[in-house]
Amino acid sequence: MSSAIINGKEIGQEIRNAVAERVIRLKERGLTPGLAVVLVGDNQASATYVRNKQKSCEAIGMFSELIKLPAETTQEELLAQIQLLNQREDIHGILVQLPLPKHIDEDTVIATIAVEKDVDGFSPVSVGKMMLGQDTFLPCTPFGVMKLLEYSGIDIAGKHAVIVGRSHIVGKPMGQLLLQKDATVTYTHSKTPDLPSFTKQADILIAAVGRANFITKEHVKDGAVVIDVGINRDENNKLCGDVNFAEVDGIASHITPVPGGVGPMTITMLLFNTVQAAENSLQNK
Ligand SMILES: Nc1nc(=O)c2c([nH]1)NC[C@@H]1CN(c3ccc(C(=O)N[C@@H](CCC(=O)O)C(=O)O)cc3)C=[N+]21
Repeated sequence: MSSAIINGKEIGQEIRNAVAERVIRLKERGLTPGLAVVLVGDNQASATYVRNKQKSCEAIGMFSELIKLPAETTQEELLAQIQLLNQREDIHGILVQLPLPKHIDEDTVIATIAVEKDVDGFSPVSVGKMMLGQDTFLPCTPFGVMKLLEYSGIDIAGKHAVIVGRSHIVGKPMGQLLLQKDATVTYTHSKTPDLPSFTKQADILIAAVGRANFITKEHVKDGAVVIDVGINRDENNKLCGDVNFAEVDGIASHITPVPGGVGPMTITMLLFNTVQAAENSLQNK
């Protein structure tokens, strides 16, 4: 029997509809939620993502502004730009598209974003609050995965979640959010010996390694829920995940496709965080 497909496009659309309702209510009160996306340089993939983010904002009635800066922009110029956005009343969320050119220090840039506008949830204060279980913006990709599990009716408490990958923006926060829902969490990574011996124990397997088709049938236990966070290109330049879908299909109870799984949820949760930031700005007045 084939695995149940967790449809991120569909679940994402349901959440976007609810966000669109909140946008309408804010507009009735004279406030249009605004997202600023800062793009430095001309990375092709980044340009595509940024276009998708802008289209998604417009589709639900939010304002979005693209701040496109040349690759030679200095760190000081970028920081000055962010400080301007921190001040602006029409901008409620700020996203600085990563990666940044090599001569710019990402940590410094992210730490400059006002925490109340940090809709990516990447700043040290946001990360610290998340670790402490305090109210804050959650990073969009792991937040989106939590919504996929919730909408698919998958219980987390008591389950063994195994994370493959320990990046600051996916692996690490993913484990933390699952832990908060009472999963037993194991982190694995490139230095883990005998990876399948760990992943085979997973009730919930999160693949966030960034290597095309890396997770094969020997990594997956019968009936596991498999979440594929990867977005890669295979040898034919076709979009594919970290999971070899054809092999794992039928072993997993549930699986996310690529495209159409986690990717659309990342943008959905960005919209969700931005409307929340706009609502918060009214509270704080
Ligand atoms: N500060 C920052 N925040 C980010 O959230 C951020 C970033 N930088 N840099 C780049 C990555 C990548 N990312 C994606 C979001 C949606 C899809 C997405 O919607 N993917 C579609 C397919 C898109 C296609 O066809 O190419 C899918 O999986 O179905 C993909 C990738 C956000 N990122």
